[in-house]
Parts: sequence; C-alpha cells; structure tokens
Amino acid sequence: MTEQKAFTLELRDDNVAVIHIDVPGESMNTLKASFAEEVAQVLNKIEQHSDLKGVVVISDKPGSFVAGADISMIDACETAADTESLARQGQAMFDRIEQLNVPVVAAIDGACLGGGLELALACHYRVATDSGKTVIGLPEVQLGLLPGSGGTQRLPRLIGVQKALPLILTGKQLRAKQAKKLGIVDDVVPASILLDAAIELALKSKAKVRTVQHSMLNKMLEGTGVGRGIIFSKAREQAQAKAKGNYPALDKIIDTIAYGADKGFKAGLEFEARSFGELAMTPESKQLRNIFFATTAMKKETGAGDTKPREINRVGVLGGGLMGGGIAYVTAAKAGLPARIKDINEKGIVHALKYSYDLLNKKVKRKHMARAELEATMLRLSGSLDYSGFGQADVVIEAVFEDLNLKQQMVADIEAVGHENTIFATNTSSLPITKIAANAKRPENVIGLHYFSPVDKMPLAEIITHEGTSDETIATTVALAKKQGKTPIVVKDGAGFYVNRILAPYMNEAARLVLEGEPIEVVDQALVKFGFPVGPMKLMDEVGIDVAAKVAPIMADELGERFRAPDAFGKLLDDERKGKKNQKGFYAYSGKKPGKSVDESVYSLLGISPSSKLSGEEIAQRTALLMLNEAAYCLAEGIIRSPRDGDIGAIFGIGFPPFRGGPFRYMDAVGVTEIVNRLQGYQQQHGERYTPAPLLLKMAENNESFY
Ligand SMILES: C[C@H](O)CC(=O)SCCNC(=O)CCNC(=O)[C@H](O)C(C)(C)COP(=O)(O)OP(=O)(O)OC[C@H]1O[C@@H](n2cnc3c(N)ncnc32)[C@H](O)[C@@H]1OP(=O)(O)O
Repeated sequence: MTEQKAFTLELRDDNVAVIHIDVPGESMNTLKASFAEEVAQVLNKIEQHSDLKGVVVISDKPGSFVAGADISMIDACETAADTESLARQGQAMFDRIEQLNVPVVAAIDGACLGGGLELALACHYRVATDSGKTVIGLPEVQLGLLPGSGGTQRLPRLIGVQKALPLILTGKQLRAKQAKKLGIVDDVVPASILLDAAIELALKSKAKVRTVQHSMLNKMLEGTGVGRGIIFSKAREQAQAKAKGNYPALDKIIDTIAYGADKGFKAGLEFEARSFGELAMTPESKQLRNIFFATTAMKKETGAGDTKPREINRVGVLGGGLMGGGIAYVTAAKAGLPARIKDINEKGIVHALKYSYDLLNKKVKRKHMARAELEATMLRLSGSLDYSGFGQADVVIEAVFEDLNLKQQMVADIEAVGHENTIFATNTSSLPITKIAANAKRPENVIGLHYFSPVDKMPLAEIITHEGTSDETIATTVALAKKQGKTPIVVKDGAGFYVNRILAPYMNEAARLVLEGEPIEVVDQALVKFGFPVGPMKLMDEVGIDVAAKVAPIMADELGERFRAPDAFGKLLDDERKGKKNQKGFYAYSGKKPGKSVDESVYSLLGISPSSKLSGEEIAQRTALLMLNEAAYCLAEGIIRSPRDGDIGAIFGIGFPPFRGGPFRYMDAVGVTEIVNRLQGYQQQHGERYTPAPLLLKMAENNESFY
C-alpha cells in the first residue's frame, strides 16, 4: 500500500497543474517539515513540464485551506537554530513556488492563516470563497511569534507597509471580502466554483513578479527612507505603549519589516528567519502557545465526560438589561438560535432588541455584514411581558437583578411553563446556585451560566454546578456557551465562583495600597505594566464601587477574614461615588478625556495625602500574589477542575497577562517555593491574609509544580 501524501499533483488536459493539499488523518491542514520532500517532488514535476499553462494550489478539505505551520512542531524545537531552520525551509519552498514561470493561483476556502497565508502570498494570485469559514491572516503574533516564511516581506510588498503593519502586529483575521478590499485576494467567489474560477484566472493571467502598487502619497512615504522612518517610528511608539515591554514579538515584527524595506527582500527573509527562531524560544511565546493548546483541547470537551448535550432549538432570556441584551445578542447572532426575551416592562424588551440591532448595524456599516444577515438575525429575537413563547425553550437564561427570592420564583415559573428538560441557567454573579435551586422540583435542570460584561466581547463563561445538577444539564449548557462563541469553564458552586473569588483579594489589596498613600494611577500603572489590561482601581470604577461594596462582606462572611475589604466603601458611597456608571469614582469623568485622570478629590474624601513610596514591581507583587494564593485555594477546594481551567478562566475572564500563561503557569515559572517565600515575607510584614494556601505549602515541601 502506498503511503497517503499531503501534497499531490494533478495534471489536467488543459495543461493546468493542480496541487492538492490534504494532510492525511487530520481535520485541518497544517504545514510540517516532513512534507518538504513531497512538495519538492511536486515542484520538480511542474518545473519539468514544458507545456504547462498555470498552477492552482487548493485544499481537498472543505473549510480548511492551510491553518499555518504546525504549532506542535514549533513547540517541539529545542533551540532557536531549530526553529530558524523550519522558517528557512518554508521560505525556500515558497520561493520556488513564486519563481515558477507560469501563473500560480491559490484557491482558498476556509482558514488561510500564518504559514497558510504565506504560501498563498507566494502564489501570483489568490481567489477566496465567500464562506464564513474563510479567514485570512497572519496570527503568529498571538503566539508570540512573527510570520517566519516570507509573510513579513511579501505582505508589505503586496499591500504596502502601512496596511500590512497593523495586520501583522494584531494578527487580525479577515473575511474574504475584507481581504479583497485590502488587495490581499484578487477575487471572491462561492465555494462551488472555486476551482473553476482559479483555473480560469491561471489561464488568462501572466506569471507575476512581485510589484508594489503605490499611490503617489504612499510612494513618498513608503518609497523613501525618510518616509519609512516616520512610519516605523510611529509604529514603535504605539507598540511600546500597548505592550509595555511584555510582548517582544511586536518590536521584532517592526524591526523585520523595516529591515526588509531598507535592505531588500532577500536580506529581509534572512532577518525574518532569525527573528522567528529567537522569538520561538522566548518564555512569552511558550506561554502563548500553551494557551492555544489549552483552548483547542477545551473545544472538544463536553464538560461532563461522555455525556452528550441535548439538542437546543430555542432559548429564553429573562431580563432585557445590559446582561440580558448581550446574552440575547450572542444567542441570536453567534449561536444562530431564536431567543425570546421576557421583561417586566416594554422598555426592557426594546432595550434588548436595540442592543442587538446597534451591534449588528455597526457591522453592516463597516461592511462586515450584509443587511440581509442583520434582518435574519433580528428575526430570531422576540420579546414578551409574560411567559408566552417560553413553553418550547430548551434553555432559559436568567439575567434579572440579584435577589434570591425573585430568582427562586423564576425557577418555579419556568418549571411550570417549560418542558421537563428545560434548563434554568442563572447569570448570577454573587448568589449561590445551591440556594437558587433550593426549592426546585427539578434541581437537576438548574445551573449557573455566568457571563462577563460586555457579553458580546468577553470570551469566558463560567458554568457553575451545584450538587444536584445533572450531567446532561452541564453538557447542554457547555454546548450552548460554545455556540455563543464563549470558552466555558465548569466550576463548583461557592462565593464568587472562581473568577470573582480570585479577583476580590487582589482588588482589596489595591484599595489598601491606595489607603496607605500610593497614588491611584501609580497602583493602576504598576498592574498594567505587569500585563493586566486595566489597573484594579480603574476596574473598580468599571464594575461599580457600589457593587464591590455589596459583594465584599458576603465574600468575607463566606470565605473568611482574608477577604475582609478595607474600610473605605462607606465614605465613598456616602459621597455618591459609584464609579463610571454615575460618572463619579476614583477617576474623573468630566472634561476632554473622561476616565483618563484621577479625580483628586477622592484623596481628601478618604483623608489621604498621596505619595509614591513603593516600586511598581512591589505593588504588582503585593496584589497579584493574593490572586495566585486564592487560585490555589480554588484548586484545592475543587472550585476549578484543573490548573488549566484556572489559567484560562483568569486570562479570559480578568485579562490575567496571557504572556504569563495564567496564575498556575506563572506560579510554575516563578517556582512554587519562591511564591511561598514571597507570601510568607508579606505575611510577616502585612498580616495573615498572606498566609500561603495549604496546597502551596505542601507543593513547596515536595518541590512540585502544577503542570
Ligand atoms: C512559519 C509560520 O509563520 C508560523 C505559523 O504559521 S504559526 C501558526 C499560525 N496559525 C495559527 O495560529 C492558527 C491556529 N489555529 C486556529 O486559530 C484555529 O484552529 C482555526 C481558526 C484554524 C480553526 O478553528 P476551529 O475550527 O475552532 O478548529 P480547532 O478545533 O481550533 O482546530 C481543529 C484542529 O486543527 C488543529 N490546528 C489548527 N491550526 C493548527 C496549527 N497551526 N498547528 C497545529 N494544529 C492546528 C487543532 O489543534 C485541532 O486539532 P485536533 O482536532 O487534532 O485537536
């Protein structure tokens, strides 16, 4: 039996050669070093064919062109020289394709990412399908890498440095139409005629040598050293402001593109391969790759072992406020399911419908969505003041205000109007699911489904089980959250669940530092430098000081003294300081840049004269260590099922610095013994809240790590 190959050649009667890509046994095509020999054989045959008119490169896997180089292969490299040589191998292969003297067309359906796009860029033309699965981009930066097989050189030469830079620096994935608008693809067609369209293009075109088509203005900017200097120095400034030195890939990307623009294509490729090798060995890239592996594994899990989710055809949403509106939106727009919204007044329903309409309309205006799709999505949304339409709901998600009696009443209502398997999923952020389910006739159908605000943007969903939640309910809720575009983690019931529980001591400590006199912006900047997207005091304004004040004593009562918040909420609330929602918090919301600078009057209110005494590193350690310690408690108590879930929950729910890999990966990197030492140091200085979690003590004693 001959071994199945990933690259095969078909020579057609019309003298067009079709290179078919189909990596055996895998759902997605990725590029592996072991394919080099077979690609070389295919190219040998093409080069030897004297009557050839054109070449088409296409995937035989519907919905997957090439999703990039195989990330596991990159991960397995032990030295920079190894990864550099992978990049060089890709470069050489793509160079040969580009040098063919007949037109070469990439026919793209499905993911065309990273090395996949680099392959397509080496082709002379690109045709892509209009399928929703077709995404085009260079996402290497999200893995802490840069495009290593020509992407940093070919994309700027195809569409200009100014358009290429933001794409490579963000890793943004484009739909086919957006890619066409930017000049990355030449044509967009339905999948059914992709091959024909590509062949036609090959037959009527000429082999193309790379050219840049500049407008006059671009010629002046990008075509001169001085002009390019301006572009690159601005890009560096922006990258530094964003990355705070935490993402080395950003600087390297700019350096590589700049080097190639000054010294030429070949020198650019050399620089690119070397940079790729270096970046692959950075701890930042390693952690970001770990996140890719973790989320890919999580996509496959049901949340309840082998139990299959039940079918979901209809969803009910109780409450049309900010959360309810967001939940209805992700249900209709992302999951494509009908969502029926109930509220006690019409205003709530109108709010929820308008919320979706506004989000969709923004996409239409940006030409990311057709108006017909907006209309079809809106048709999936409906509302009512009573429970009509809830009889068929398979899952009802409750997002009303935090009142236990009200929520218990809703459980009873849904048990009365719904069917026997209707799941009651509560979006509570503070009430125990066990209590909400306490009077349920079918407690097995009750579960927590905790979204983060804004629902359409935040990627995490916490799925909270109580003792009696059935496996079917868990699996079905996990499946729904995934359809809504979320990465769910299944957690056990308990105050604050996981995310808010690890957040609370961290926020309390930040407040304590401010009360000790550290300036608010200094505390926030220290944690932004550590890698959080916003600082804790700013976050407190966003969440609402009143909300934090309400939750803090509940947490302390349930979980113990280490959760006791410093005594300042009273003064803040007496002064009507609720945060962003009423434009009065730690930051000032009037003036030209609302929310950008501290409202100095808060210091006199709290009786503080601010003066910076601690280093940023010290501030970051004092706050972050409490989050890490609490994460360890959550693991030991079974609140989270694994360090992996704890890492993904913290990164996707709070914005824990991704390049640090999450609380558990970070503790492993620092060393659990060192974490314990630091906690004990602070315990002596600042008190018992720093007592290391017993799990950490035990691990330190045995020299263990989480992974
Ligand atoms: C030299 C070059 O410049 C370097 C590179 O190319 S680095 C790689 C750049 N590419 C990427 O970062 C893309 C990574 N992949 C993705 O974002 C997503 O998988 C996707 C958008 C392509 C598809 O998503 P989705 O449809 O949800 O499928 P998903 O479950 O993630 O993936 C399906 C399978 O493909 C695998 N896969 C996808 N891309 C992969 C990659 N680049 N490397 C290794 N495996 C990959 C997944 O691991 C999974 O494998 P499994 O089923 O055996 O576990």
